[in-house]
Amino acid sequence: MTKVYDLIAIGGGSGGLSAAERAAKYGAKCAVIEAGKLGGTCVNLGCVPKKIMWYGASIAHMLEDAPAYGFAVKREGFDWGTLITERNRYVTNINNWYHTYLADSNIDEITGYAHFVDDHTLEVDGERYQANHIVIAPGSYAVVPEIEGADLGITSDGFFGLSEQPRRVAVVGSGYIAVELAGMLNAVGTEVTMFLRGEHLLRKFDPMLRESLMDEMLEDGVNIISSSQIDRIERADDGTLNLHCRANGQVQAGFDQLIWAIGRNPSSTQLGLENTGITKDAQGYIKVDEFQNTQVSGVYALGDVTDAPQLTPVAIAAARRLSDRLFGGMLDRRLDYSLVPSVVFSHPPIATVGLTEDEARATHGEAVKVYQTRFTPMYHAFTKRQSKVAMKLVCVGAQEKIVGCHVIGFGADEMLQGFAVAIRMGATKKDFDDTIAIHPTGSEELVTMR
Ligand SMILES: Cc1cc2nc3c(=O)[nH]c(=O)nc-3n(C[C@H](O)[C@H](O)[C@H](O)COP(=O)(O)OP(=O)(O)OC[C@H]3O[C@@H](n4cnc5c(N)ncnc54)[C@H](O)[C@@H]3O)c2cc1C
Ligand SMILES: NC(=O)c1ccc[n+]([C@@H]2O[C@H](COP(=O)([O-])OP(=O)(O)OC[C@H]3O[C@@H](n4cnc5c(N)ncnc54)[C@H](O)[C@@H]3O)[C@@H](O)[C@H]2O)c1
Repeated sequence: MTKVYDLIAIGGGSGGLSAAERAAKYGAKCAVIEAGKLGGTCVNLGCVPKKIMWYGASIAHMLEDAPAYGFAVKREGFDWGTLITERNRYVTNINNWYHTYLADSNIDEITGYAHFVDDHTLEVDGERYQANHIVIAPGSYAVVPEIEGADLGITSDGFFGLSEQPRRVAVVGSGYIAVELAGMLNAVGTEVTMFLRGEHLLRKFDPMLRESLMDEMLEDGVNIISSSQIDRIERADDGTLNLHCRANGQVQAGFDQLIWAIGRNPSSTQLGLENTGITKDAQGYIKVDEFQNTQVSGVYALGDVTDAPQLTPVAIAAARRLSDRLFGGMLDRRLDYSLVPSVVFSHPPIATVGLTEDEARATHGEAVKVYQTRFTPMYHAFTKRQSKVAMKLVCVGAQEKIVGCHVIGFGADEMLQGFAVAIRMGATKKDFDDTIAIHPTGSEELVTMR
């Protein structure tokens, strides 16, 4: 017999859970279908375990800095196993909490892989389910290139499964995941070589951020090989990996792990969409309008499976707004995808919102004015390890409306959230100038830039 709900979410990750939670608060009868672990990528194989490891790496850096502050400590004896055990325990606690939370919220948890048998019917392990509203939120998966030996490498999923610290790692890619994992591993003593297809790290970011991060990572001891296209991987007799690069015919040898960090594809191929009127674009992202509606009435998609920024708060915000619209009577409620702030948990961290300088100049030409600064934060005034802070405000027009804010360096990760609120509200450079600085902090530079 087909079980019928008000709302079913496909995927118990950031988006699916949020859609069901919010709908249930309005009294809707909801179910979440999850094939793996509740919490999805963010909780199990993304933001959460990554941030724990970023904290661990930050402590490694602080231990290096501590002698300058009078502490008789040395950086020695890092135990990968301790960090991994504590991290996994933390993640498991979140998983357990979700099971309880769903039960307490009267949301049914259906375990298994969902696929559509028609526009409004789902099947999971032979059982059929229908709902007035179906939210597709199955997320994305890491891309592995189609080259010989690619499966000798791992993705970020495999990285989180490493029970032993790798000695020598190749990281292929130059985006969020590549710089985050490379920085983390390097900080705890693994020898890291990054292989970039192009010239730059974080290709789409403001040039100031790209260049500063490159300088900082090189200074920290990360090897970076740019313009290198790897076209074959092989395992050597001693068990290590050899990477063959097409461009220069060189072989980079002796890696005990290779991590692919070259982007993520939408999980849209196994959903049975061919049995429905739902359509995808050329990259496989499910097509939605500004209200998350697919082409089929009563079926919606959000999060990584759509062509939206692949960020947890974006999936959550789209999901909550959708349920507000469907069950809370807020008929015009939808997510505005402009000015999405984000942080790259590199070492040092990067925080960014709005247009890069290049994007602003392409759109607004001569009307763009840029303020920037670069300085040594007080924390590093007398430490042996040096790391700079760089900041840029991109302003437009006579009012100098701030359309972009970019920060790299100590504390950037916790600095931008409040500024993102101001920028979203239309803040101008004068508004920043009129705000009294908080002293002594790094963020005060954002309101005192000349
Ligand atoms: C290494 C890494 C680090 C990241 N760090 C950050 C960060 O610091 N900050 C940030 O904002 N974002 C980060 N992200 C991105 C963030 O995790 C994603 O944008 C977010 O999880 C997307 O949410 P979602 O609901 O679309 O998908 P997911 O959270 O991936 O959830 C989808 C769920 O659906 C399940 N599923 C898939 N298909 C089916 C099916 N047919 N039936 C049933 N279940 C199904 C999957 O098992 C999964 O649990 C990171 C991602 C990675 C990989
Ligand atoms: N801190 C955060 O918020 C955070 C952290 C991790 C991931 N994420 C999200 O997850 C998404 C996926 O992360 P990602 O780092 O895998 O993707 P990404 O899109 O950020 O970067 C992928 C990079 O790999 C490069 N690339 C593509 N194919 C390549 C190839 N064959 N060889 C070498 N390089 C190649 C691309 O030029 C690109 O720079 C991110 O876009 C981001 O939205 C967010």
